[in-house]
Amino acid sequence: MSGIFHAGISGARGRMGRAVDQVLDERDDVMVAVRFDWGETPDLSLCDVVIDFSTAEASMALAELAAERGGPALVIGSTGFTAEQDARILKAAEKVAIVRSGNYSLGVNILIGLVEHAALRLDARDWDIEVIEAHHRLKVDAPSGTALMLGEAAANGRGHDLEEVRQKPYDGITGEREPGKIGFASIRGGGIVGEHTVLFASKDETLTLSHSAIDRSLFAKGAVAAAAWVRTRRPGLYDMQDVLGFRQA
Ligand SMILES: NC(=O)C1=CN([C@@H]2O[C@H](COP(=O)(O)OP(=O)(O)OC[C@H]3O[C@@H](n4cnc5c(N)ncnc54)[C@H](OP(=O)(O)O)[C@@H]3O)[C@@H](O)[C@H]2O)C=CC1
Ligand SMILES: O=C(O)C1=N[C@H](C(=O)O)C[C@H](O)C1
Repeated sequence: MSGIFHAGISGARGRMGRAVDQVLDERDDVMVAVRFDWGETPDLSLCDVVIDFSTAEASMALAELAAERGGPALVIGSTGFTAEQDARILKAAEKVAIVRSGNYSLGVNILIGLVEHAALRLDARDWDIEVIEAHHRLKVDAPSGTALMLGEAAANGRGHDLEEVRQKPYDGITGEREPGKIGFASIRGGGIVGEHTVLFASKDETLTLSHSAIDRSLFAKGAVAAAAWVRTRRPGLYDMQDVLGFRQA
């Protein structure tokens, strides 16, 4: 396979689509073959890989279309998926290679490992876990995809799936906090690019692990690296831990 590849951009006119376009423009090993948004029908035969930051529903539809025609490979960055949409993407990945991550930054993908490690070490009977995230006022889903990945990492560290231990949002007369639950809090305002903190709190001390995104080109660079990686992979559902080589086969 030649070193040069052809990429499509889904959600091309959006904040992330434009950031991806700019990053691709700076590389000489990739050409943008198609750009598309809501209501447009792309010619996927022109692409080796499509980088998609759109909506959960659009990403799921794109994954099913790519699976039906046996390609192109996909890099999905959209967030806010339902459990049913998750399952349909997993099914599509039986036919096509897909990288999906709620966050394409290196820092967050390192943070995931740190959170899992801390959760494993800190006894759930003594240590409460809360995930706090802040984003710009235009974000439409909460908790963020990253917060959910961090919550999943914390749950995994304690030997659970997140859904077994996810705390319902606190509101009204909540009663005392239940040990072992993992809570989420979301803040929305102005132009905040993306802030994530995982708070471990015991009676005697707190431990906070945090990440701040300074510019969204960060996510675009990670997604383009994922595109270069996934275009030659077998069908399957991968994430940024695979792209970065953090998970051994
Ligand atoms: N994984 C990560 O690292 C990151 C993930 N994200 C996620 O990426 C997604 C997009 O974020 P952002 O760019 O800020 O959002 P924007 O709203 O700025 O952009 C979304 C774009 O998707 C387009 N779109 C909607 N439906 C379709 C469709 N069916 N096919 C193709 N395009 C479609 C919209 O077009 P139109 O305006 O015409 O409707 C719009 O151009 C969100 O889910 C966000 O949470 C964001 C940053 C980093
Ligand atoms: O919508 C955003 O902007 C972001 N979304 C992702 C998420 O939901 O975690 C990643 C990043 O924090 C920016």
